[in-house]
Amino acid sequence: MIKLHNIRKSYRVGGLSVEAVRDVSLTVHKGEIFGIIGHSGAGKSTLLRCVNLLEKPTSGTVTVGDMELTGLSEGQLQRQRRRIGMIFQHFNLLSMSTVRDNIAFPLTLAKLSKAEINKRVDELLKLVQLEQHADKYPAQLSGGQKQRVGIARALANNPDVLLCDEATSALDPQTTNSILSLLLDINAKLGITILLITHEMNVIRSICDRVAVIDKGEIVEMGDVLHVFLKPEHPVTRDFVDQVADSGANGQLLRGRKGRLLRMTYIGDLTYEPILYNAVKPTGVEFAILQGTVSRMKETPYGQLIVELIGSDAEVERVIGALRAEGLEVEAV
Ligand SMILES: Nc1ncnc2c1ncn2[C@@H]1O[C@H](COP(=O)(O)OP(=O)(O)OP(=O)(O)O)[C@@H](O)[C@H]1O
Repeated sequence: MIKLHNIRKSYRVGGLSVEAVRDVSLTVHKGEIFGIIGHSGAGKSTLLRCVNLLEKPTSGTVTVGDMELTGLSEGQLQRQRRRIGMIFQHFNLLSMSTVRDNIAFPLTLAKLSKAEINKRVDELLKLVQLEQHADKYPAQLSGGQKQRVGIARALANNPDVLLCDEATSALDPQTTNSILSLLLDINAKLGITILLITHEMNVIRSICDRVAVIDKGEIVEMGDVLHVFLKPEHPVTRDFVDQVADSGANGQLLRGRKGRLLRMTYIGDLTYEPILYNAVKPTGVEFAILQGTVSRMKETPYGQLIVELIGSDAEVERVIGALRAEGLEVEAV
């Protein structure tokens, strides 16, 4: 649905060239929720804005659906942009217009009749659960409600793609979760492809299917969310994993332990089974859990524990064999 090929974007600042995006290629499949995560200044916004050509790439091509946007005239591009909705961190609503009029705005631009506009706006208000707030002005809404207006407006023209620019960064954790649920719901109901940028691992973990990690304008790691975050390779990816894995004290904690240190990874329903207990029970091995996460990535439960096994080599090997036989990944730390 979205294909970025060798995208570069540089800016000239005071006679110097700043390379915000360096040779990025990626493909987002139809119906997928794809996240791009990176620290501040990594080039996320610039890359996202290249997708609908709010920023013109210095070189490279952007294709959405079967249309290469980088090859279009300004008039053709205007029409194609209707297939791409966008939401923003600070909502970008028209402060002097009501919720209804904000949502109607892109429909008015598309020159729909008044009756068509009213019907569509009613549908959208229902979709984002703002029927009770249609006649309010943005200043009378909470942050979460403002973002719901942003989402309804972005979906007004039935786009194929929704671009989300740090859509939850200005919201508290509870409101963030309600907006993420709404995005999941929209993705499931409408089959819309979602490309989002964020600096929050929680956003990626909650709703994305695949993720790309961006650092200094380059993609440094990309793949299924489960795979990338359970086996992070790049230091920046590890930083983001640590945001939710609480492994800050890791190094200190693991130093000087006498037993064998192992990282065990569970994926799927195994996560909730007493596998570790069953594996050690027939042996004399004792264990201590030194660090652990048990959570979900989108719909999939997973767990990753660092454990110390204390016992004879033969018994410890027997436990490791039993864990692997149950389908766990076990590796030395
Ligand atoms: N219009 C511009 N003119 C000059 N430099 C820019 C412009 N926009 C972005 N940059 C530079 O490009 C780099 C990437 O910026 P960008 O805003 O894309 O990063 P980001 O990952 O979205 O960061 P943040 O999360 O802080 O918004 C930065 O070094 C930034 O200073």
